[in-house]
Amino acid sequence: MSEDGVSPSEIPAPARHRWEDLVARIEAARFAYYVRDSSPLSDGQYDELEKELRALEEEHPQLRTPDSPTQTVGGTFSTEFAAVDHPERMLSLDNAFSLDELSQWAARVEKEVGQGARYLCEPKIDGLAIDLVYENGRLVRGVTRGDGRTGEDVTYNVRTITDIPHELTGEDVPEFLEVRGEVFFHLDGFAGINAGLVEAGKPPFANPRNAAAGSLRQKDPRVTATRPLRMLVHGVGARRGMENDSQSGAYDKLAAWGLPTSPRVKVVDTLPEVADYVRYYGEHRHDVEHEIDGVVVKVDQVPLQRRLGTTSRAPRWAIAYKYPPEEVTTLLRDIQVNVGRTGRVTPFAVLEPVLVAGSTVSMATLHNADEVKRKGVLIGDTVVVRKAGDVIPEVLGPVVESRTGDEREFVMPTECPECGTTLARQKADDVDIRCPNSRSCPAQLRERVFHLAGRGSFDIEALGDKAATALLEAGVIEDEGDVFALSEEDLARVPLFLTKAGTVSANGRKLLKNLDTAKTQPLWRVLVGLSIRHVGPTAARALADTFASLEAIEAATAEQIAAAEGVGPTIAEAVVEWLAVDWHREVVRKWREAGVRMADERDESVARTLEGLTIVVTGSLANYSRDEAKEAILSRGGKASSAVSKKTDFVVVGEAAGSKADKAEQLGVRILDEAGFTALIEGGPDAVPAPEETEGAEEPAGE
Ligand SMILES: NC(=O)c1ccc[n+]([C@@H]2O[C@H](COP(=O)([O-])OP(=O)(O)OC[C@H]3O[C@@H](n4cnc5c(N)ncnc54)[C@H](O)[C@@H]3O)[C@@H](O)[C@H]2O)c1
Ligand SMILES: [Zn+2]
Repeated sequence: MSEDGVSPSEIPAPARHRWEDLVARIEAARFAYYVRDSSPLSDGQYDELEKELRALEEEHPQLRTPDSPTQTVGGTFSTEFAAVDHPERMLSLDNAFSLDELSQWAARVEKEVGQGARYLCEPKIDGLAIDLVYENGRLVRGVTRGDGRTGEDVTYNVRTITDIPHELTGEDVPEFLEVRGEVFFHLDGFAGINAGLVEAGKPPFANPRNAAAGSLRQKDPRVTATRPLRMLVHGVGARRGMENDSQSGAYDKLAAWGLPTSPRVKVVDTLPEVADYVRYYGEHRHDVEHEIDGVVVKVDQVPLQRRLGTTSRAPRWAIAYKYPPEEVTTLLRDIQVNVGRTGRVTPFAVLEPVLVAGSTVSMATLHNADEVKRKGVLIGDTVVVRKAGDVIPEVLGPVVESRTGDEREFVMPTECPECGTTLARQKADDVDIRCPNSRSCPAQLRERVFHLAGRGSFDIEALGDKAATALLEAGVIEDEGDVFALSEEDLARVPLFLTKAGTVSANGRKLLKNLDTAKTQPLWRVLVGLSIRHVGPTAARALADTFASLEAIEAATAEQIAAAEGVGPTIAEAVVEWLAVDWHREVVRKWREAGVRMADERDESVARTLEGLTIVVTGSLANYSRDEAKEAILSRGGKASSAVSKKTDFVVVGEAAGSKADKAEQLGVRILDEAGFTALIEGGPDAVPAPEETEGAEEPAGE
C-alpha cells in the first residue's frame, strides 16, 4: 500500500491506522479464502470489514488508492498452478444489501441509459468462479478467477467435472468462446465429502464453498474427479463467431451448445418485479439444491451493458443482492449431551454466543456421536455454524487453519449425565444410545411431563418447562401418573407456585383449572400424552378413530391394532410393548382414577347407520367440509378412509375429484354424488339406489 501518495497532514492518524489495519485484515482473509480455501472469518464478518473500509474511504477519498481492496478483484493465484491470463478480465460484482440499495443501483442505470432496461435475475451461487475457454468447440482451458487478470490453470481438474462438456455440440458453435461459470457442491454432496476426508485422516472443510474451491484446486486432478462438483454458467467473456444482443439470448445459445445454465433465470421489465424475485428466493433459499448467498441482477441488453461499462472491479450493469448471512464462525466451547423424552442421548455443541440471521446462537445440534466424528470437529475448534431459516442451528465444519493444537476429541459418555445409569443401545443396530432408566431418569421425566402438557397433547398452558421441573423437584409428583391428581395442598409445597405471602399463586390456580379442563380432552390427545414410541398426533388420531377408548385399545391384540386404518405393525407393536410395562399401566390407572376421560363419547342420538362401512370422500362437497364429512361418517360408526381399495364400500365424489374417482370406477366400487351421500348418512346403505341402478343412472346422477 503506497503511503507516499497520501499526504499525512490531510488524513488524521487514527483514520490512516484504521485503514491500514482493515486492509491488512481483508488481505489476510482473502488469502485464506482464495488460496487456502479456508474461512477464518465468516462472509458476514468479511463483508463488514469491506463495508467499513468503503465508508472510511468515502470520508477520506485520498485513502482510496488503486490497490485498495475496494478497487481490486479479490483473489490471487498461487504458485502451485501455472498462471494464465484471461482473454477478457474477470470481474467481481458490486453488492446491494437492501431493496433500497438495489433501487439506487437501478436509478443509476436509468440515469445512464434511460428507461427500457430489462433485468435478468438469477440466484447467486455460493461457489467459486471458473473461466472456460472453448476453441472451435473444444474445451482447451479452465482457469480460476485469480486477481481478475491472471488466474490458475486448472484445466485437468475442470475436465473431471461431468457438467462441463469437453466439446460443444449443435449449430453455429463459435470459433472462440470464453464462458464464465460457478463451480459448487450440492448441499448433500458436502456432508459426504467431509465424512470421507475425516475417515481418510484428512482435515475436513468448513463449508460447501470452501469444499468446492479446495476440491477444484487440487494438484492431482484424480482427487478432483472423486468429488461430486457441479457447474452452472453465468456469463460470457471474449468470443469470435458469436453475436449477442442480450444476456438471456447468450444463455439460450450456451444451453443449446450443451453448457449447463440455471433453470431459474428470469428476465423482467420493472424493478418491482426484480424485488419480487429477490423476495421469492429470500423465502425459498433452502429449496435450491446448493447454497445461494443472494440474487444477481443484470441489465439484459448487451448494447446497454456496453454503455454502462465497468469500474476497475465490477460491471456497472450488474449487481449482487446479498441475503443476510446464514453462516458464522465461532468457538466450539464444548460438546455436551442431552437426554430426551425417550432416553435418547444426543450430543450438542456449546458455542461462544454469536449473532446469526437475527438471533443469538449458543447451541447447535450434533445429532449423534457418529455425526460428530463425520464432521471432524474437535472441542476448542473454530467452527462454521449455519442457521437456515427456522431450522435448528447446525455445525457445518471446523476451520482447520485456526487450530492451535489444544483442541480435543469428543468422547461420548458411557453413563447418563442425569441419573448415572449405564447408557446402551436399545437394539444392536441402533445408531442412538439411550438411558434405559426411563421411569425415573430426571431428564426423561421432565421431558415427558413437559410433553404431555404440549399443544399436540393435553394442551396445559400453565405446565411449561419450568413448572414440570418444579413439580418433580418438590416431589409432589413422582412421575407423569401423578399430574392429574395434583391438589392445591400439593402446589402449596412447590415454591414456584407460591406468592410472597406463601399462598398458592394465580398461576398455581390456573394450573389446577387447566388440569380440570384437560381431563375431558379427546382420546387422541391422551394417547399422545402417554409418550408411546411412534405415537404422535397422526397415529393417535388413527387409533382413537378406530377404538374410541383406551380400554378398547388395551383389550385389542397387536394384529387388531395393526389392522386399523393408518396404524400398521410398527405402531401396533410399540403400543402393545408399552402396555406390557407395569409402571406404564400404573400411569394409565392413576389418570383414570383422577378422572381423565380416555374415551371419545359417541353421540348416541345419532343412529349408527354406517356401522362396518368404509367410505372415501374425494373432491369438494357443497354442504360438508372435509372434516364435517369425516365426522358424519365416524359418528355413525363408519370408517372414513383416504385411499380407495377393494375394501372400500362407497366412494363419494364431489366437485373436482381426482384420480380416486377413476380408481373407484376401475375397482367397481360404488360411487355416490353428494345427494347420494346425504341419503347414505341418513338411511344407511339401504337408502341409496342399488349398484345396477347407480351404474345405469351414471349420467344424470342426481343433479
Ligand atoms: N470469509 C472470508 O474470509 C472471505 C474472504 C474473501 C471473500 N469472501 C466472500 O467473497 C465475497 C467477495 O468475493 P467476490 O469478489 O467473488 O464477489 P462476490 O462473490 O460478491 O460476487 C462475484 C462473484 O459471484 C459469482 N456468481 C455466483 N453466481 C453468479 C451469477 N449468477 N452471475 C454472476 N456471478 C455469479 C461469480 O463467481 C463472481 O465472481 C465476499 O463478499 C465474501 O462473501 C469471504
Ligand atoms: Zn438417565
